[in-house]
This record gives sequence, C-alpha cells and structure tokens, in this order.
Amino acid sequence: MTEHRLLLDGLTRRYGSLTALDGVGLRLAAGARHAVIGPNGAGKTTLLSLIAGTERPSAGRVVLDGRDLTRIAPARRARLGIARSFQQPAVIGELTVLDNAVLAGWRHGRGRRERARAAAERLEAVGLADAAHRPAAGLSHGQRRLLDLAAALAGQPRVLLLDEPAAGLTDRDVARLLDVLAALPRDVAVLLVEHHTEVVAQFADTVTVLQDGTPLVTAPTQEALRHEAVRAAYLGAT
Ligand SMILES: Nc1ncnc2c1ncn2[C@@H]1O[C@H](COP(=O)(O)OP(=O)(O)OP(=O)(O)O)[C@@H](O)[C@H]1O
Repeated sequence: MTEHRLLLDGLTRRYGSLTALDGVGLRLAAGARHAVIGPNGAGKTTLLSLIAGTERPSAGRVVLDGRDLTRIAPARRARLGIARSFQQPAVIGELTVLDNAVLAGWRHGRGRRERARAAAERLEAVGLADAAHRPAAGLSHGQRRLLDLAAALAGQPRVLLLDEPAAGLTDRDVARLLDVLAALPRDVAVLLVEHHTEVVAQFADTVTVLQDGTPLVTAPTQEALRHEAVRAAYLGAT
C-alpha cells in the first residue's frame, strides 16, 4: 500500500517565457474530494492536462499509487486509472445516449453484453437512464456534461479529474450535478477544478487556491474559502 493515491511533486509548466504552473505539490488520498480554484489563467486546466498527460511538464512528477506516470502517454494513464471530464464534452449526436456510453467503455469492459450493462449502470448513476435510447443530439448542455461524467467513470478510475463541471449549467442542473457527485464511488480520488463556489463548498473536503501558477493555500474547504485572495477574486471583497 502507498500512502497517496495521487502525488504531484514540483509540477512546473512553462510556455516560452510564461510559467503557467510553478512547482505545484499536492497529495490526494484515496477518496479525496479536492478542489482547485483560482482566477482565470491561474493554471488550473494546465494542471489537469499535466496529470492526464496531454501536456508534458517542464519539471516535476505525477505519481499514481507510487508509480511515476510522468513519462507515460495519456491513453496508458487512462488505462492505469486517470479519468478526465471535459468542459466541452465530445458527444456523437447521431448515436443514442446509451451507445455513446457504451463507446466510452469500449476499452474497459469484457464482452459486448457486459459493456452494455456497465454503460446502462453508469447512465443510471448520472440520472440519464430515461434518455438512454434517445439520440444524444437532443441532450441539453447539462445532460451532455452528465454523459461526459458517465464516460469518465467507465474504467472505474482511481483518480477523476473534473474540469468545471458546473460551467454553463442551470441551477436545476447544478443541483443534479451535486447529487451525482455525492454518489461517486467513495474510493475514487477526485480533483475538481471549479469556479462555482457553491459546488466547491458542498463537494470538496479540501481546497487549493491557485494564483499565477502557484498554490497560495491548501486548507479545509471552509477555511480556504475564507482566504483573502478567494474573497477578493470571487466575492468582490478586498
Ligand atoms: N498551449 C499554451 N501555450 C501558451 N500559453 C498557454 C497555453 N496553455 C495555457 N497557457 C497559458 O498558461 C496560463 C494558465 O492557463 P490555464 O488555461 O491553465 O488557466 P486556468 O486557470 O485554467 O484558466 P481558466 O479559469 O480561464 O480556464 C495562462 O496564462 C494561459 O494563457
């Protein structure tokens, strides 16, 4: 057993003269509910991309359950248990919602039947079971986000990276999202990037505030949300 599900050590990403992330160190245990917040351009999406492997760090390491993933390609990281949801989910509109979910689990299930059963279960988990046989093109933005979340759960991930799942959602969709997030498998470590402070407050145990690529504070959620920089950025306080 290793102590940390996900360990980020000195993660740095430079784009020319710009340092988008500067020596970020984070530790997530199994079952962690960890949010990263910060103003636009703070480096939040870059952080997720470095963990998923779609971007390479200029320095630092990404370690999953004691295994160094830093030089491992994104597809292999996904197989090893790193899943990611996207701000703009890729949905094949001509296929049914269920077929989209089956497709997402293509690499993971054993037989065809097993894949279909697992996909239906994931749709149930995100509240889309009623829409299973409808074309995905008819889904609302909120439902697409939920389908994307169902897709991310396909491989029973060890780490789930959520990139602003509440962005563009109606209040009703946000409430639904919170229910779905609350029912995620307990063991998965979740790293949530989110601007919606209500979602962060309700979901996360721990919050890291990122500014200009540097973590300002990592603290229990309520404490972090009271931090001066957060109040200034989100609540208009000085
Ligand atoms: N491919 C790239 N080339 C050059 N600069 C980049 C690239 N990707 C990101 N950056 C820069 O790195 C910094 C961090 O960007 P990033 O998208 O990670 O921020 P963010 O916190 O996710 O912002 P937002 O909340 O707006 O999504 C920004 O200054 C951005 O312009």
